[in-house]
Amino acid sequence: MPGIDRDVGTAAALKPSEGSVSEKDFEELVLRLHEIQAVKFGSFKLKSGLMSPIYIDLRVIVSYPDVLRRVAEVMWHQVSGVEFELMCGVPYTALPIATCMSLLHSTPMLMRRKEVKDYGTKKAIEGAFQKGQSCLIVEDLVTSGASVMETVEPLEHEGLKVADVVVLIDREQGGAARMASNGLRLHSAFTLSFIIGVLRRHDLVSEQVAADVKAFIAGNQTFDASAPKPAATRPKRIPFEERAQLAQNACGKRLFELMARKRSNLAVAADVGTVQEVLRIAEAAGPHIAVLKTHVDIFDEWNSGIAAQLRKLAEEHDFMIFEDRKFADIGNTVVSQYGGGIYRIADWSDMTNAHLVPGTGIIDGLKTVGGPKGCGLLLLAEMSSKGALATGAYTEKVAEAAVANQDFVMGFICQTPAKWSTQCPPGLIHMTPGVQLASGGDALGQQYNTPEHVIGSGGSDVIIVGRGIIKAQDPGAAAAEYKEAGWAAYQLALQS
Ligand SMILES: O=c1ccn([C@@H]2O[C@H](COP(=O)(O)O)[C@@H](O)[C@H]2O)c(=O)[nH]1
Repeated sequence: MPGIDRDVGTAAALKPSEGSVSEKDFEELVLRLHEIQAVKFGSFKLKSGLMSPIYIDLRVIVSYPDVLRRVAEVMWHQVSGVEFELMCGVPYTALPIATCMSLLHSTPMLMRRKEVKDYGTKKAIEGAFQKGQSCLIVEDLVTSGASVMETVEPLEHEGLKVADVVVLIDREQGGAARMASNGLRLHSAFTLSFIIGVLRRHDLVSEQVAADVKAFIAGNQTFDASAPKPAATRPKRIPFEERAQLAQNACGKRLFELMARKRSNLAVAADVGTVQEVLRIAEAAGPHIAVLKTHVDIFDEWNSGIAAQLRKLAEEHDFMIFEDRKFADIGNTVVSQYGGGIYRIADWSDMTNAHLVPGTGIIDGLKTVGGPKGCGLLLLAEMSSKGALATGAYTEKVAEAAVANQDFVMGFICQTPAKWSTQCPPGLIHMTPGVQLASGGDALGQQYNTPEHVIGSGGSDVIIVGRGIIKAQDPGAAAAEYKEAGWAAYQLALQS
């Protein structure tokens, strides 16, 4: 972007210094905003329930092209020294402003969807972009900064870099401080104080109203800089080697050791129809994975000879086998389902998983079979599919059950353990399905997050990838790519 390096922020917003926009233009725009009733005085109930002596409604500017254009120009002026490649407006009021800036200055724009579609591409961010590109956030009005953060998150989730936010009006109620605490610079064209100052000078507000607005700003701050940031309370991530020492379940310990040794936190979901295919996937992905996950009941045949072939590949390539059986019955029944039948799951898999819907008897039942064989159990704490019911209090109960049964429970199948598992012992492992290199979903409710998101802010340890690998032209190469992405995300999480 052209321009000079400016000292930006709310204070700088009062004194536009150079370029095609003058101080007079700023003042005139304030008067025009007042004229079209985008800025009103009285007694107004805000969304928060608070009564405010000032009301700002910038939605009206779409009806005044001269105002929209001037708004776009003063906001562009505020970021004249900032480097960015793309812009994204916060829905909805800022979208026409961002569009206008984009057109006036030939800068590409992105759009964030407020509601992600259930069909088609299911993208949260629309437009053409590449990971690593820098994106400026465009917003009309900042109070607490919460709406801005809702737009920053999906952009960062897509691998875009966000460092700057431009806003027409900063209400001076803590938005700038909140942005700063999230590493964002806020560039505002106007502060409320500036607007009040201009309107006072032109005798468009009384001294009393000006004083009321000032008192309102001072008394309604949304950001407490002294409050600890949630991230600061999050325990530091512990390396897999150390967690192996803390694991109380032998299988969990082996998996931590394997991941550290192989530098892989990737599990492949070998959801293929034939035994030949599963062996082919195990052979191709084997060098890159920590775990091969199966659904044995979707293979076209099964016997102990096939199980032995799979075990041989597991030894050769140093991976473990996870049968994703999702047991969900009473203790007595799961004993037979796990140890017997045609699949004899406990004979060849290192780990399996279960829902906690029937209560903890399911853990006791499975333990009688898997415990003596050195197997581990993963409890389903959350699911990746849309509308999944395993949330909130249920997830908390699953965490409690895992903590109480660490001799057999090695960890969880989950989505965002950062939200509920930070107090769980570090010897428990978190494995997350619903992972692809780009976020999205399928037609039947599956939802995908990226390895960076799952391991980074999600707080998980292992990515489970199915179609991203098995449907690739070269599953071996795809597994190598996911291995790199998963491990890089883990390394980054250790440093943060
Ligand atoms: O919440 C869950 C639990 C398990 N899965 C299983 O993971 C894989 C995902 O496959 P993709 O092809 O990567 O979608 C599959 O075996 C599921 O049964 C899950 O997706 N979500």
